[in-house]
Amino acid sequence: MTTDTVKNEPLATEDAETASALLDVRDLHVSYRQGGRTVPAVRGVSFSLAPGDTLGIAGESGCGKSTMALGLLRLHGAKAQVSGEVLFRGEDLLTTTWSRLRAVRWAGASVVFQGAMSALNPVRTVLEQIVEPIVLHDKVSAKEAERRAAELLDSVGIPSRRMRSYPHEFSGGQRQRVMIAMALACRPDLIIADEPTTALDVMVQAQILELLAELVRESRIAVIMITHDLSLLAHTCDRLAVMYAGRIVELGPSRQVLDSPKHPYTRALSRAFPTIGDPASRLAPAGLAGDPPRPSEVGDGCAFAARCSEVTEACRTGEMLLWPAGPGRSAACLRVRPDHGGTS
Ligand SMILES: Nc1ncnc2c1ncn2[C@@H]1O[C@H](COP(=O)(O)OP(=O)(O)OP(=O)(O)O)[C@@H](O)[C@H]1O
Repeated sequence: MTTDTVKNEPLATEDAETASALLDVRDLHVSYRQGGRTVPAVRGVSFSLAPGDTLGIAGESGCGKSTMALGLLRLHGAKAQVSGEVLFRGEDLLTTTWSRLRAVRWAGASVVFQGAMSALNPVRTVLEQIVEPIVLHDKVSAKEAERRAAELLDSVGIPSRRMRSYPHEFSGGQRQRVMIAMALACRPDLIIADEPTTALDVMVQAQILELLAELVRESRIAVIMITHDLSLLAHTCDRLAVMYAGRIVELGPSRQVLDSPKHPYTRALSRAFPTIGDPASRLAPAGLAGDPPRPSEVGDGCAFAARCSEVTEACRTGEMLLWPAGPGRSAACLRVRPDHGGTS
């Protein structure tokens, strides 16, 4: 387990922004209990989102992206422990009552999960599944809810004549579109999309992400979009956060993060996924040998040190913070630490 010397605190420059934030996540930790041990999967994540912001979260499998997303809305199972603060419009979702939390889910913040087939109910039509949250949260008549559901399905490219079909009657891409329509049903201020396009072919992935980006641009909904693929996020999100071993190791405007990464992990990850249209490169992460550490193996210093081509002795023990690395940017690498000389 990690020590307290390694921190992932919010940037000083973000403090002013957090006052007007829609979502302000402060020092979020999520641990799983496994066979009598506590294993930290998210280790002190902080960031904030203003209304209409789009933030992409990238990182390899197992770095804690989904755990963090679930933690934000307390959707993780009973085996997980969460601490920190998740201020949604100023209300801490980690300490608020379950009934308040139920009200916030769907209507305030909704989630598009990976794998629509398992998230949708197979024995109910898509219309029924979209109507339900609208009736429940917005207290409108079934007729009005149906009208809105039809409108939503239309906006995601599902014709209204197919509203009474069951999930298995749709393709994978169409089911993800239905999931997006469901997430939009109660007009939330925030959508958390966790790998919304996994298992779809590359062209359909790009279409779905573009659709989501378009819908949120029009409506000023904020989005947290999670995937292991940096290049997909760069097309759809204003800002990128790169996670490694349960922490954010780089944060900044998407284009800048991709064009001039400050953290060696971001550099390796962007080499691993150079283009949307190159499936071969997505299967073989060329710039990234070895595997990330398991949460139980993370110790002092930089968790990426063992795989880093630029590692120094100080990285193995040094205190790791998200240091400012240019306007709106930060990175948790000793090379960007102000007194290091800024070689990155
Ligand atoms: N229910 C659970 N119980 C115990 N450990 C878990 C559980 N869910 C996730 N973990 C562990 O927490 C760590 C983070 O997993 P998580 O699924 O959040 O990563 P991820 O970045 O979303 O990966 P992926 O891209 O594969 O979904 C992993 O080591 C994983 O094995």
